[in-house]
Order: sequence, then C-alpha cells, then structure tokens
Amino acid sequence: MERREPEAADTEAAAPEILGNVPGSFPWGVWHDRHPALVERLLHATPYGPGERQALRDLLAETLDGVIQPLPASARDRELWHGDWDRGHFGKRWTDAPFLWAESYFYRRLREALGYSVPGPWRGIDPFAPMKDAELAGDTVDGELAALDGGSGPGGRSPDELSPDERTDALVLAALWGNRADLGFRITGGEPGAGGAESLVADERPALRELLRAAGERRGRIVLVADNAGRELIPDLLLIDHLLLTGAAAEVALHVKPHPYYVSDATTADVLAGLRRLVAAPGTAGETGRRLWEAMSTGRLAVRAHAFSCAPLTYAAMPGDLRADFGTAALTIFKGDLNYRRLVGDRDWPATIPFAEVTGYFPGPVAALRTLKSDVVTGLGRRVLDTLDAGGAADGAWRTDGSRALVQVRP
Ligand SMILES: O=P(O)(O)OC[C@@]1(O)O[C@H](CO)[C@@H](O)[C@@H]1O
Repeated sequence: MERREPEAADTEAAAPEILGNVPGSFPWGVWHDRHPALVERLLHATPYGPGERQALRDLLAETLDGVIQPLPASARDRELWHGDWDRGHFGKRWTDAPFLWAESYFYRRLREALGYSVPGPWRGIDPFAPMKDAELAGDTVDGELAALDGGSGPGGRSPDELSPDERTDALVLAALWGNRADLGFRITGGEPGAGGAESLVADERPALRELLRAAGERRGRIVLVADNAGRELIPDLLLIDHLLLTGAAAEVALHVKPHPYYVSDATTADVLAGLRRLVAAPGTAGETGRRLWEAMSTGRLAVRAHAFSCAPLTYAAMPGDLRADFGTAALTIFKGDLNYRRLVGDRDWPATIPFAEVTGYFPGPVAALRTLKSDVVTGLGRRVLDTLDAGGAADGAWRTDGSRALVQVRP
C-alpha cells in the first residue's frame, strides 16, 4: 500500500501549503482574532506573574508584527525545532510561514512564555487546565454519561438494545461529533453540539466497519490518535472500550500529546482525568471506566505520548519508530481537525482529490473522524462539493464552521 511520495516541488505547485497571510482567510482570523482572545482568556484564568504575562503579550505582538524568533539555547527540545523540524521559517513573518508550522510553533512558544517548559514554579502547569477542568466537570458531561443508561441511541433506544453494528455506529458518531467540543474553536464563536448523519460530507462508515471486522479477525491492535480532552475524549474512551469489549481490537494504543497544545488537546493527565470522571460515575459509565482502568493496568490499553505528536509537520515526515507503530496496527484512527491537517497535508488540495491518494504514504490502514474546522478537505464527491458550494455557503464557511464532519477510510 506504500507508494513513493511525489516530488515536493510537484505537490507544491499542484496544491500549495496554506499560509496565514491572506486577509479575511481562516488562518488570518486565527492569528488576528483567535489568538488575541486566547491570550486574554489565559491571563484571566490563571494569576501568572508579571514576567509570564509580559512574555505572553510579547509573543502575541511578535506573531502580529514581528518575525519568528528562535527557541532559547537552553530549551530542551531546541535540537528538534532547530534540527529535524526546522523548515527554514525562522526569521520570516509569522503569517508568511505555512500555517501548520507557524501555529504549532506558536503553541510551543506559548508554553515557554508561561513557564511550562522552563525551570521554575510554573513548570508543568497546564495553561489550558482551567478550561479543560471546567468542561469535564460540567453538567453536559453528566448528561452525556447518564444517557448511556437509556434512550440515547438511534430511535431513542438504549445502547443495550442496539445491535453490535448499530452500537459501533453510534459510538463512532459520538466520537466524531465530540470533536466539535474543541475549546480553541469555541474561543471565537464555534458552537459545540452533535450533528446528524446528514451533516457528513463524506460517510465511509461501512468501510470503517469492514476494517474493524478485519481487525477483530486477526486479533489486531488499533491505534487511536486522540485530539481533544474532556467532552471529546470521553466518547473516544467509550469507543475504545467498545473495541476491546467486542474483540474488534485485542489491544488499543491511545496517542496523546506530550504537552498542552492547541488549547484542549489531550495529554496523559487529561486521559487520567477523563478516566476518573468515568469511574466516579454511576451505571454504565462507571462500569466502562473500571474496565478501561483495568485495560490500562494490564497493557491492553496503552497510552503513548510521542514527541512527534506535537511536531509542526505532517505525518509524511514521521520518524521510524512511529511509522513502525502505525505500520503494525490493524487500523489507525485519526481524530480531529489538526490531526487531519497533519495526515493529508495542510494544503490547498482540490477537495475532490481522493483521500486514498493523499494518505498513500501512510504505512497501514487509516481512518479519519473529523469535524471540519479549517480550510483543508479531500475526498469529497463532486456532487457533494457542488451542493455545498451552491447551498448559500459559497464563501466556503462549511469548511471551517464546524457544522460538517467526515468519516474517511483508506484500507
Ligand atoms: O484539532 P481540533 O481540535 O479538531 O481543531 C483545532 C482547531 O480548532 O485549531 C486549528 C486552528 O486554530 C484548526 O485546525 C482547528 O480549527
């Protein structure tokens, strides 16, 4: 299934990388609206000292009016950023660098500014924890967990009354729409909530079920590359439990971020918080939590926090150990928008380019569950695309407003 990567220059000509320097574009709004709002939110949420506050404001000003500065010589990951991950963008204006690279570096520098990654009192303090914690503790999660004990499935049936396939479908959709509950997205107006199957611009659930069946037959390992903590991670955990319980997966590896990232991205600490939330809940949620706890303890569910999970690059540039991990899995499921950008390449692809073509480099069967929250999209049918572009959304808002989602698979 592996194929030779096209020459970089060919790809660049056919589908240039998305930059942040077009006024009015989605990335422009991230730099000019989302990040200023995020900075204020962070400084309001935690009583950082004057040094951290100033450093964060200086970073924001640098992104708007300055050029990309290097990491300090003492940074532990300097070798990565100024080595393998360096693509020649230091010294450029932030918006002139590829959006993916620059946005990822912004979150690296944000951790630096707030002392997360430097010796001192703020080391290891997740700047996004107040928002993540509030979401996880909220009533909405209580409601979602209680729904597991009745009336939430198709036709109002309780999950217990569903056939295994219907249950898989319901859990896949819950994990998919959980991706809308993304705190970074909500900072400038995105609305959380579940959409229906009619909001799917690509729906390859039958092929996904086939892959899950095949994985079960070979008692395979499934990798789930997580996106957000809290309201997204809870349905991800429920899906993982279902995969283990039904035998679709003999083992699951859950890839999370080694550091706080893109506001609500899940770290190991967030997995534990989600798991504790489940374990403490009554009924089915509590039972699920206890099964997952046991699965983690015995290694059937393994959490992995690879440095590359926070790299500013696409998965085409993944290191050998990660390639081996994905290459030996029966299936890898990528959750969310950022992971999608990194899987297919953050490029101005024609929306109809086949998903199988842009993921041809990936070393094993792969699926994407993503709500659309940035410009890039691939694998759409011509008719679907025409309808979306004609349906009063010719400005392309459907690509970024979180109202649409996709399930795509490459066996
Ligand atoms: O990966 P996620 O959580 O689904 O979304 C991340 C996100 O909110 O941040 C980026 C823009 O800042 C986009 O990739 C997307 O809109």
